[in-house]
Amino acid sequence: MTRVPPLTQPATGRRSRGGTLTDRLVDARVPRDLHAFIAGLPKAELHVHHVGSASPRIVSALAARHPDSKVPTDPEALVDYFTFTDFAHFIDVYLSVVDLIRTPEDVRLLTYEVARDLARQQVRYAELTITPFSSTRRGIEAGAFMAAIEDARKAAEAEFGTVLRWCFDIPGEAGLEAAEETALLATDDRVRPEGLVSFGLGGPEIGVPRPQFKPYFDRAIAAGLHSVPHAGETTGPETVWDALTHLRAERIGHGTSSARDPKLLAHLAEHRIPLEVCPTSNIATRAVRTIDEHPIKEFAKAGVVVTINSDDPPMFGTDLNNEYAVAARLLDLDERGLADLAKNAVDASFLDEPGKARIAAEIDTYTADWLAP
Ligand SMILES: Nc1ncnc2c1ncn2[C@@H]1O[C@H](CCC(=O)c2cccc(C(=O)O)c2)[C@@H](O)[C@H]1O
Ligand SMILES: [Zn+2]
Repeated sequence: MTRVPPLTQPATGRRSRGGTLTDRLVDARVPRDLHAFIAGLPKAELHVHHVGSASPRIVSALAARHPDSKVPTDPEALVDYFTFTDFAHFIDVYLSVVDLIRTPEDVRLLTYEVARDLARQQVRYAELTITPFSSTRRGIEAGAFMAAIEDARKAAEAEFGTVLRWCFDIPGEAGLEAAEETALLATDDRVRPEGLVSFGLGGPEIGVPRPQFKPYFDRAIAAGLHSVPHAGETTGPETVWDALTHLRAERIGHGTSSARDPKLLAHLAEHRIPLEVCPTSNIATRAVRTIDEHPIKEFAKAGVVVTINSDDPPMFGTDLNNEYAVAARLLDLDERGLADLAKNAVDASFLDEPGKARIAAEIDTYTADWLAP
């Protein structure tokens, strides 16, 4: 088994041309003590991609295993490699990292190491979005794939105390063949993994209408899975409406363009449909021009339930803690406001009620201790 050394540097602040990647994405005008509060705050992460969570040390380990890949092995070179001109470029680079995952052992290593990185940030619970189609079409046998993620999930919970659950997503651009395969893997009792809780849809939205995926979401929902498609990340609010109407979305991945439709905001608020907001991702993929123009404030003002997430953290030079710091600045939050934001994610998660209550109580105790004179 390839060993991956424990992380010695934070995921942020790596040097590149024109400053660090983080400098370019986020101006960190958040007081140090708030950063320290966030670092220790127990959290839930609801929108983070499996392959997109591969840190430079994990990518380097995988690239060293597969030297024919075009992905750089040097973590420094990865900073430039992970600088995107637009969403299509991001997906190209993303798929080159997908190409590094070739064996069940690669899958296990990635999953286990991602859990280690989450635990380091005091993430108690994470729903990891996995695209099984990308692995099965590259020749990994479905049963071996499921065994690898489940083995890593159990080891991570035992060793790091972080509970993992899965969201299987359709890579929409790969078409209905991908939808069929993903629905099958998510609903067939012979392969469906124990940790699976939800069904999603990712990839580019332009030219990939949501309604065509309705039959696959219907099957997944009938099998007891929750519906959590990406929508309104790279297209307008009509895609969010489509996700609500046709895919019966219970949460929306990103939903960034919802801010352009007051009726949609009112609907999301009234029905308490949370948005999985990933601020730095939206800048890195150029869905939003600058962090100060991010619509998170409009969401909060309209009463929409907002959760904070990291999407593909190393690819965007961020991590969940940094996303909370960005949110603190954009929403002008203090410790209590940040604790409420963390509790939004716990509430909006698909964890069972006792599990939710446990993390919420931990957040309250941590916050009370921090603020005690
Ligand atoms: N911000 C994001 N917004 C949306 N999605 C995101 C984001 N971040 C990561 N993803 C992931 O990208 C995948 C895309 C994979 C894809 O398009 C594709 C197309 C054709 C063939 C294949 C293949 O594997 O052969 C794959 C999605 O399924 C999703 O899990
Ligand atoms: Zn995403």
